[in-house]
Amino acid sequence: MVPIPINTLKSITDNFSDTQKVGSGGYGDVYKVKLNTWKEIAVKLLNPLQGIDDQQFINEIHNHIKAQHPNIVRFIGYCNVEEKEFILQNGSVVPVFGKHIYKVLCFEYMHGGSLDKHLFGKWQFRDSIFEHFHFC
Ligand SMILES: Nc1ncnc2c1ncn2[C@@H]1O[C@H](COP(=O)(O)OP(=O)(O)OP(=O)(O)O)[C@@H](O)[C@H]1O
Repeated sequence: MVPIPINTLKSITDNFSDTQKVGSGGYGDVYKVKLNTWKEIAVKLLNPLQGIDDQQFINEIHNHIKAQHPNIVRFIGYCNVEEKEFILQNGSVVPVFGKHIYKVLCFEYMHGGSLDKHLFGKWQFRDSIFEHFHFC
């Protein structure tokens, strides 16, 4: 599987803009993108503060590639790059200490919200039934 260039991902997410953000999980933020080839995709940018190393990221990619099934959200691609940061100083561009790590996973976009919201709704319904019986 060929990695997706970071410039492509920055361009389609408008530089990971908040206006395209549709959710946040334990490992990072998810952005919704409309494409020509795929109708819509979900771009998951992992938070570097989670400290996911390259080996863990590669394992995650392998697991997604292996888990191809009609009932599992389709994995489309990934990106794993480190970019040095630059600033403008006295008219010249100079590198600064530090780098930006982009670990990104792309999936087909699923409508209908997350499964846990559906399950949570059902559990609330079940609990309310138990409450009802308790008071009868
Ligand atoms: N493929 C997708 N299609 C549509 N929305 C998605 C998709 N993937 C994630 N999302 C949205 O982004 C939110 C965060 O997803 P994410 O996978 O990052 O976190 P999670 O489901 O809590 O799992 P974890 O934190 O373990 O990674 C989801 O609740 C959902 O609203």
